[in-house]
Amino acid sequence: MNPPSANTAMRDRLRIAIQKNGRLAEPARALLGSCGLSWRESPDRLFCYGESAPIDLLLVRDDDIPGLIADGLCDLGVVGRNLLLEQAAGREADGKPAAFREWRALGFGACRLSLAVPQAWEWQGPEQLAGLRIATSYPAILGNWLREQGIAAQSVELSGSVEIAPRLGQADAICDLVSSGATLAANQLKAVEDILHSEAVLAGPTGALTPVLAGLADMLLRRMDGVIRIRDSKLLMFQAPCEMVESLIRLLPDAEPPIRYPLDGGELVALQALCHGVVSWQRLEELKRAGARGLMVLPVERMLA
Ligand SMILES: Nc1ncnc2c1ncn2[C@@H]1O[C@H](COP(=O)(O)OP(=O)(O)OP(=O)(O)O)[C@@H](O)[C@H]1O
Ligand SMILES: O=P(O)(O)OC[C@H]1O[C@H](OP(=O)(O)OP(=O)(O)O)[C@H](O)[C@@H]1O
Ligand SMILES: [Mg+2]
Repeated sequence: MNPPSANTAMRDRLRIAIQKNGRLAEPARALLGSCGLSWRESPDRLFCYGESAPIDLLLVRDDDIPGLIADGLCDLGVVGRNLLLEQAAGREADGKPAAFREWRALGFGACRLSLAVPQAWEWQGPEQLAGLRIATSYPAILGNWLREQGIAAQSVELSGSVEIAPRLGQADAICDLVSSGATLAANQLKAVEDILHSEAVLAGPTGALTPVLAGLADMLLRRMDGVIRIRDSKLLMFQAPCEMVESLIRLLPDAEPPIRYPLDGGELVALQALCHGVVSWQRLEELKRAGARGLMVLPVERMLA
């Protein structure tokens, strides 16, 4: 593993870069906040000083986050996988060494990087793109994909409003982020190939952090794993006659093995199960029909395995 960069080696406080504004700004802060971090800050500042732990925030444009990690000016960052892979592919094409990588998928900011063509086209496959112009903000990922498909097409790099390019006659097709599909539909385009499934990720260096920073990063990752693991989880508590317990547990395939407490001289059991799926009214009614009583669904705030 590469040694820590000179910039990193000078610091004893972990530094995390997140978007100042934009789609990932709020969820990134909320996630770090639920890991017990707090900062002395005002939302419009560029630097937030960690109060509850020596972990500071840099508030920046997302495009700058991978480079800040590469230069050791920050240690971790929250950024879309799309952007991280684009910049990694760009560095590779320029012959630069890999300097950052995905450390964790964070489960928000989901979108796809898709190839889209005018709705009127009859799509027959990627070979149809040969010799055409494709507008994109992701030229490196698109270039790699075209090479894999063995297709020679020209990419037209745009930094935004990519969907309008075919209407302007600037390109024949586009390669851009799609979530609901509303922007494509509004521009009479349709997605025909998904090149990448993206979500927000925690990015970090490919090389080592110093022992002090690595200790802080480990603590943060442990907490983050706990938060992510239980984000949609609920604690389900109920009672049941002993002979019905096994069939009830079969109705909870998304639950951790339940904790059981004997009640009433052993005829009844109290169960406590951490469910990772949605615990709907319908599921509760099904459990009740199968013999469960006193069903309770509780929120789970924290978990440390
Ligand atoms: N429509 C979408 N739905 C869900 N996630 C999206 C969507 N568009 C983008 N994203 C994700 O959110 C990330 C940030 O998007 P945003 O539009 O805030 O970026 P930006 O305009 O480049 O921001 P900045 O001002 O920081 O440069 C994208 O890189 C992508 O991972
Ligand atoms: O499928 P949809 O839900 O319509 O989302 C897709 C749009 O969202 C993003 O743009 P954004 O709204 O961030 O504007 P931008 O062009 O400034 O990036 C992306 O670049 C698409 O244009
Ligand atoms: Mg940006």
